[in-house]
Amino acid sequence: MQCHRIGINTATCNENILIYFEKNFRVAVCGACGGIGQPLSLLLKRNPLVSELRLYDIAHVPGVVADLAHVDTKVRVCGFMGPDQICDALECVDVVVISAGSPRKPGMSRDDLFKTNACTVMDITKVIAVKCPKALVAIITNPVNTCVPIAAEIMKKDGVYDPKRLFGVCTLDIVRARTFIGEANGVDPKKVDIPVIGGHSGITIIPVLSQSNPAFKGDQAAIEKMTKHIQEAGTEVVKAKAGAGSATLSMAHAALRFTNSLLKGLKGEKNVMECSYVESKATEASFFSTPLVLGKNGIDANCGLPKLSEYENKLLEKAIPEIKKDVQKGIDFAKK
Ligand SMILES: NC(=O)C1=CN([C@@H]2O[C@H](COP(=O)(O)OP(=O)(O)OC[C@H]3O[C@@H](n4cnc5c(N)ncnc54)[C@H](O)[C@@H]3O)[C@@H](O)[C@H]2O)C=CC1
Ligand SMILES: O=C([O-])CC(=O)C(=O)O
Repeated sequence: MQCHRIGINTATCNENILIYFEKNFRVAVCGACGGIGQPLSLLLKRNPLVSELRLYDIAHVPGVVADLAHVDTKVRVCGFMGPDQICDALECVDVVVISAGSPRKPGMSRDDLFKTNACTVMDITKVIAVKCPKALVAIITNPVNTCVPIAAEIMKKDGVYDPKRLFGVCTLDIVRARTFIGEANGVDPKKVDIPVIGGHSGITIIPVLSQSNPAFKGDQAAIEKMTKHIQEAGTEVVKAKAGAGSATLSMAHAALRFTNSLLKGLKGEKNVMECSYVESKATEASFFSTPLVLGKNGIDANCGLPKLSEYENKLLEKAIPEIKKDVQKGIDFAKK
C-alpha cells in the first residue's frame, strides 16, 4: 500500500487529515487501474469535493498511484493492491465506486459478463458491508441490472442494506442521449435534459424522448431511430474497439458526473438529481432506474416514472420482464 502526500502507513481515519480536509469526502475506486478506473481516478483527483482518493485494484496499483499523485491538487491519493489490502482501502470511505471486472468483447451481451463479474462484485460488497456499511455505493460493473441486486442481497445478509445508498450507474445512457439529441437538433448537449429510465442493457434502456427539454424535434421514425441509437451505443463502442474493451473515456466522464452528484448530495446541496438503477417501487421490477433526488443519506426521494408517450409505454412493457429476469438472476446467485 502506498499513501502519497502525507506518507502515512495506513489510510484509515487519520486525525490530521480529517482536520485539514474536514468538509470533503473519501472516495474509493475499485478497479482503479482499468480502462474506466484510471481516467475516473484522474477526474476525481481534480474534484474539489474529494479529500482522499483510495485506489484499489488487483494489479498495477503502484504505477498508477505514483503517476496520479503528481497531479497538483490537494486530493490525497492512496493505493491498495490485492485482497490483503481491500479492507484498508474501504475503511471509513464515504463513497465507493466499483468498476472492477471484465468488459465485453464483440459478440457478447452484457449478461455474458455475469460469470466473470458477479463474484467480483460480491467479494467487494462483502468488504463494504464490514468496513464502510454507511458508504454510498455506485456500481458500474456489468451486467449492472444483475450486479446491483447481488450487492443488495450480500448487504442484506450482513444486516446493513440500505436501499437509499446503493446505485447502479446508468449515467452514460443520459450522457449519450444528450449528445445524440444535441447533434440531431443542433443544440448544445449540455443544455439537453432528458430522463433515461429502466435498466442498463439493450431494450431495458428507455430514453424518454417525449420529456426531452428542449423538445426532441423528429417524427415517430426519428424517435424510434434515436431510441435504438441510444440503446445500442455501448455495442457500437465495443465493435469499434474490436476486442480492446468497451466504453472507458465517456464512462469515466459519466461516472464523474454521477459521483459528483452523490458528493453534492452528501454535502447538503439541494435539488441534486440523477437517474440511477436502484431498488424501486416505480414498476413491477424491484430494481429500476428513474430520476432521483440525492441528499445527505443517498436517495432523498424517488421521483418515479416520468410521463410516458404511448410508444415509451410499449418500451416499458417490454423492458420490465427483462429487468425482472436480470434481478432474479442476481438474487439467486447471492443466495447460493
Ligand atoms: N455501467 C456502465 O455504463 C458501463 C459499465 N462498464 C463496465 O465496467 C467494467 C470495467 O470496464 P473497464 O474498466 O473497461 O475494464 P478493464 O478490464 O479495463 O478494467 C477492469 C479493472 O478491474 C480490475 N479487477 C478485476 N477483478 C478485480 C477484483 N476482484 N478486484 C479489484 N479489481 C479487479 C482489473 O485488474 C482492471 O484493472 C466492465 O464490467 C464494463 O462492462 C463499462 C462501460 C459502461
Ligand atoms: O457496452 C458495454 O459493454 C459497456 C457499457 O455498458 C456501455 O458502454 O454502455
